[in-house]
Amino acid sequence: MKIEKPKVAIQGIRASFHEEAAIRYFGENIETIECNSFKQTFESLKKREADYVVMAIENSIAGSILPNYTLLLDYGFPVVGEIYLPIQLHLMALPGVKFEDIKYVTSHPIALRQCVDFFDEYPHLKIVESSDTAACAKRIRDEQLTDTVAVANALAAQLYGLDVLERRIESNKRNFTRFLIMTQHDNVEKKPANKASLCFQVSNKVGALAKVLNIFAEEGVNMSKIQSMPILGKRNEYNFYVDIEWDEQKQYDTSIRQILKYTHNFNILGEYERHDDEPSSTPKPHRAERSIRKYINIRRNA
Ligand SMILES: O=C(O)C(=O)Cc1ccccc1
Repeated sequence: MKIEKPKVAIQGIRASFHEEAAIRYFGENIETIECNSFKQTFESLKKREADYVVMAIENSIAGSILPNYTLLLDYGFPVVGEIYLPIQLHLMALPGVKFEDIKYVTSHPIALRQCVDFFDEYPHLKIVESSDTAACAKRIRDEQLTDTVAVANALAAQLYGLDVLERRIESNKRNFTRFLIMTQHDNVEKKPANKASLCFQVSNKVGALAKVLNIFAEEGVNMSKIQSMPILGKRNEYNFYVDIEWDEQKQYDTSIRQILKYTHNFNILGEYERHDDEPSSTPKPHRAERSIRKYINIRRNA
């Protein structure tokens, strides 16, 4: 079932990186449902207020966002897609504010961590962490703060009417965040998949995990990620979250049949098409970029 204008739940507000990811995945014709927490995004999917959830799962600097793995397992909504977003960060302030006027820098902790080299040069600036980059930009606009800058994306500067004082202040120009897209079971479109996210346990015995990984290797299935999470209250027991990719469906089917024999609590969190775009730091005059601009205009005029 193709939804004309999907309702997409994100943690954070419009123009956050989560919304940027949603626009890049779905295009500009979406309705964003702003939520205060990742759990709330899943709740909104459960209540069918949202058609999809877009949720960050890992970041090239901060690593895996572990609590989000637990949400995937607890709610059991299928992962139907992924998107890698290059995180390009700008320093923004109210129009007229000069760099010399600034005392405070506000942003999401991940965004701030990505700009350490820039801020090392200005030790007098006080760093204030917040729940989302766009909310920082909005607060500067709403409260007319003249001593504060936000670190956020170009979308936030445009939507909240801030001027960019310094572009691309991220330390690593090739940093990216990977987002997953979840939906309700009955919304799943049957598209050919070449990637899957799995979760399973193995017994605490010599070679138990190696056996599973060897099956993937023997079938020519590539493991692109492995993450372990302790199981609450059970010493030395872990859930393994594994992402795998394949060329031929048969390779996947055979390896799943095999590994079922060597795992327990086996779950397929989702089967989907892998996002192949090389995460690039060079801003191309990109179709998504144009759609973001168009989208801002639509929203402003709405
Ligand atoms: O704060 C935001 O805009 C978010 O969506 C969270 C986030 C922050 C930095 C990198 C990726 C996601």
